[in-house]
Formats: sequence, structure tokens, C-alpha cells
Amino acid sequence: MDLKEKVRIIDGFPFAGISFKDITPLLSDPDVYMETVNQLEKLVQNLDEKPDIIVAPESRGFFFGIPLAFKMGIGFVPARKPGKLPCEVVSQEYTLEYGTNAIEMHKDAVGPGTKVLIIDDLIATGGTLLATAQLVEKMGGRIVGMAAVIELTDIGGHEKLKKYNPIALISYPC
Ligand SMILES: O=P(O)(O)OC[C@H]1O[C@H](OP(=O)(O)OP(=O)(O)O)[C@H](O)[C@@H]1O
Ligand SMILES: Nc1ncnc2[nH]cnc12
Repeated sequence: MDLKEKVRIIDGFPFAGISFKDITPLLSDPDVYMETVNQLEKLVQNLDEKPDIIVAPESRGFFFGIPLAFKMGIGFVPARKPGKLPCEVVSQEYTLEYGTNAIEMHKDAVGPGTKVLIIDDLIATGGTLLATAQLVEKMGGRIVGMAAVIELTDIGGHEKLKKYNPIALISYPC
């Protein structure tokens, strides 16, 4: 199945000049959703080391990280937007195309030496996944893979994340 045919593109959302890649059609049809998760599993099956857990950033990362963790029989740990997690957190700021944001994880969510696969729906500037990776590493976790459904190739994300060798199912220039 060609998943690229299923992604809906909305030019000018949320701002003029942005070509928004809407992944909701990948979720609403069960066959397409399953195929997407199957393709992600294949994409990560040749990592050098098998991950112990998947970490994914809120919220679109959850759509793919959770079913993939189920399928791989490993745990899932969320990285959340600020103020959502009830226990002690570690926090990481990151830059967006405009302004800054932050992401948080429970301080005890990833033990030292835990092998982590990071999953998200889309890599644009790479800021979200870099912050997620930095949080995992602050806790002593070891990143063994980083994958997304979509990668935008011409806006610097790959370069920013190159030490993690990010991989994606579908790519667009921007
Ligand atoms: O590579 P970047 O430039 O960081 O952009 C990619 C991130 O942006 C989107 O999340 P968003 O912050 O819009 O939140 P959402 O998942 O809750 O929609 C998307 O789901 C990625 O996580
Ligand atoms: N072009 C884009 N489409 C969908 N989500 C995004 N997040 C950041 N850039 C995006």
C-alpha cells in the first residue's frame, strides 16, 4: 500500500507558506492504520539492538508509538507537553519555527541503560525529536533508533538529528 497517497496535504495551515501533512486519514481506516504500523515495524526491524521501550512525544507521536509498542511487545513511555505529568519530571525546551516549547517526561520513566526507540508522526525542523532524545539521554537511556512516518527533507531536521540516524516511511521536500 502506498501510504503517501493517503496523507492529506493542506497548504496554508496553520500559517501561510506551510504545507501541512495531515496524517488523520492513516488512522481512520483500520486497514490503513494497521498497514502503517506494520510498515513502521518493518522499518525498525533491522536496528542494531532491539529496543526495550518506545518513547514518543505528545500528541501525534502517541498515535503511532503506542500501537507499534503493542505490536513489538515492548513498553511505551510518553513525553508530554508541560504541566501534564503528575510526578517529578525532567524538562527540555526546544525551538519551533516560531518561538519555543518544552516537553517533559517522568524523571524515573527511563532507567540507565534502557534501550529506547523514539517514534513520531513527522520530522520537520527536528526540534521535537531532538528534545525528546535529549530527555531520554538525561535519564541515562540509550537511543537505539529514531523513526517517523513522514520526514520533510529540506528544512534541516535530518541534519539536526543525524547522530540518531532518523528513518521515515514517506518523505516530502517540505
Ligand atoms: O520537527 P519539528 O519541527 O519539531 O516538528 C514536528 C513535530 O510537530 C508536530 O507536533 P506539534 O508540536 O504540532 O504537536 P501535536 O503532535 O500535538 O499536533 C509533529 O507531530 C511533530 O511532533
Ligand atoms: N508541515 C507539517 N505538517 C504536519 N505537521 C507538522 N509539524 C511541523 N510541520 C508540519
